[in-house]
Amino acid sequence: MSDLFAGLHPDDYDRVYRNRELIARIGHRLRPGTRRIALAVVLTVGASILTSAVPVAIARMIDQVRDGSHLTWTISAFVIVAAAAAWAMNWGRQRLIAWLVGDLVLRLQREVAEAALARDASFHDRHSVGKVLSRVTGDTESFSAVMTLTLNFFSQMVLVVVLGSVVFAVDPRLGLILLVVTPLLVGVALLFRRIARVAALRTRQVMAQVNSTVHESMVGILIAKSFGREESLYQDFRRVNRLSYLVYVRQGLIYTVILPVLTMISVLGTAALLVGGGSLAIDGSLSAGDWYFALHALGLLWLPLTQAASFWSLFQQGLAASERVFALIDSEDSVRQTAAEPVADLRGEIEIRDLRFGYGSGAPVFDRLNLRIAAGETVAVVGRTGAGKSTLSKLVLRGYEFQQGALLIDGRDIRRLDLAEYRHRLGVVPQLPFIFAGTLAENIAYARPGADRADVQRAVDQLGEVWARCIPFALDDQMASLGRELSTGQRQLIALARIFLKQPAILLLDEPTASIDPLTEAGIQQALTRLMADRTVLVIAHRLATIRHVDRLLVLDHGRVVEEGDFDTLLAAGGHFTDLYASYYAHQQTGREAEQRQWTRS
Ligand SMILES: Nc1ncnc2c1ncn2[C@@H]1O[C@H](COP(=O)(O)OP(=O)(O)OP(=O)(O)O)[C@@H](O)[C@H]1O
Repeated sequence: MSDLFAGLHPDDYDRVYRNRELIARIGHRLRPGTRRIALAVVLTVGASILTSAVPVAIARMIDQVRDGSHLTWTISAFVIVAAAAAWAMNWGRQRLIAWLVGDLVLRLQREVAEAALARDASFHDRHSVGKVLSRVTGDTESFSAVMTLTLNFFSQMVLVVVLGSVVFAVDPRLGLILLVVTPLLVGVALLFRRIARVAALRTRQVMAQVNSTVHESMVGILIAKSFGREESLYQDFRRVNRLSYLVYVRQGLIYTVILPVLTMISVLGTAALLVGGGSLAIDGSLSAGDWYFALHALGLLWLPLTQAASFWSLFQQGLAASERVFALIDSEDSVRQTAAEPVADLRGEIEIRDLRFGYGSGAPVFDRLNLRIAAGETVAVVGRTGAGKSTLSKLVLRGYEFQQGALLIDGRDIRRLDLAEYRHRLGVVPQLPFIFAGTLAENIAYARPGADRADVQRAVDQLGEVWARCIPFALDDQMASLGRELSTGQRQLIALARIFLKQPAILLLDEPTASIDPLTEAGIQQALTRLMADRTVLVIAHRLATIRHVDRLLVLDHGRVVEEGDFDTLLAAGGHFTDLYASYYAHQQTGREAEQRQWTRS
């Protein structure tokens, strides 16, 4: 891999948290909203009392009417006012919960995004882009949904407790009937919850299959077309699509059964109350109003009680989402700076002494690597694939921590430098430079915050005639995200313009392996020669033109410098470089010569 920032492997976060720890951390983040929480609790209790008071008042009215007394307007007015006040309190509570959860999620998303941006390259090796994205958005969103559900659940439980107590206070016998119905309702809801969870899991698995089939088909569509394999892609898709249809239908059927069955149980509960309460009313030990009240209370308790069944597993899911978010926030960089010494100016000398480095627990890429690049020197690193060229660049960029030895910049331990200031003095041109959605000028100015239009224009001017010839865009033209409409050569030119603007002390350059047309290559080479003039340059060289013009070549093999010197001396030495030249660079000469002739003719 020659891309300086490549190497993203899926892996899981390694921290496991106890529920208590997670709840404490969530609680800590809710602390700024303590007053809102207190207000929400007051509103919840108030709304529950008023909600319970309404059927009690109606029960009293029924009894009064039955006793032959006149309609009590005071009670009617109370019922209306209490119902309106309960509604207003519930509305206020929901608003407060929305505020609380919104603030919490905003804070978590900020923390998790900052953590992901701050982590070094080894972190991004272990955690794929998709995974980080799902931590920042998906997990925080599902956490927010569960938080809302949890807070609403607690409010409903307050209602259950208040209303249940009122039922017991009105008549303990009614309370006992409710106590018998409740476990039945919760038990059946729990059973359905289990069945529904299995169905939902199967649906998610099949949907993942559909997504990966579509993703794979689209990514490989050109290859499939070139081999005439579209039919097999259609077949694959039809198969998983049919499977997804079946699991969706099954899930739908299960869901359609749940509600009627739960309603059925509540109807049974109502029937028990009708019969039990009715006989008590007939023998005169229960008033008609209280009988009505018990029936109404069951109606109010039905929904919270069925929801109680699913609460715990949903709450666990929310905790699991928060665990993944906290694991990212808490993850540690492997790069450890021991100080933050200022890096005002850099001469650009790089020295590596007895350095040992390996990715993760794998075999070391470098074992006792020694090399020195003088300030202002241009050094090309060459070697077969996997020799360690990109890794060397990544270490100078301080993307990874090395295990032994020393890396000195201007004679200073790289671990003691202020990393942000140090990197500010580096310029990186990867093989396929990154282009952001924005104007061309914004893309160039990205290299130096605060650069104005004149600075950008000056940087572009320094690239000379090759810019005008190869970049068919004005500085104000919009670039598509990832530079989709740009060729590799054009992206490299934009990256070089960034370097002209930034004027770094050390330039890390990874040349593209894909060939660029000879005229562009010549133009880029001229620009590079100007760029290389007054700074240290470490170039992973794939072009013959580059290795011919640099001050020194470092030949890497299996993580060791096996030869070094200038092009002619190394070529004549008949060693590793001569073999490399014959197998890799020599064909560029013949190929290029033929292309040059063609270009000259046209
Ligand atoms: N992110 C990574 N995680 C684990 N191993 C890696 C990673 N990047 C590179 N390696 C391994 O380190 C070794 C050196 O890789 P490196 O990319 O430095 O080679 P290179 O000389 O730049 O090769 P190429 O010319 O093919 O780009 C290889 O064995 C490679 O498999």
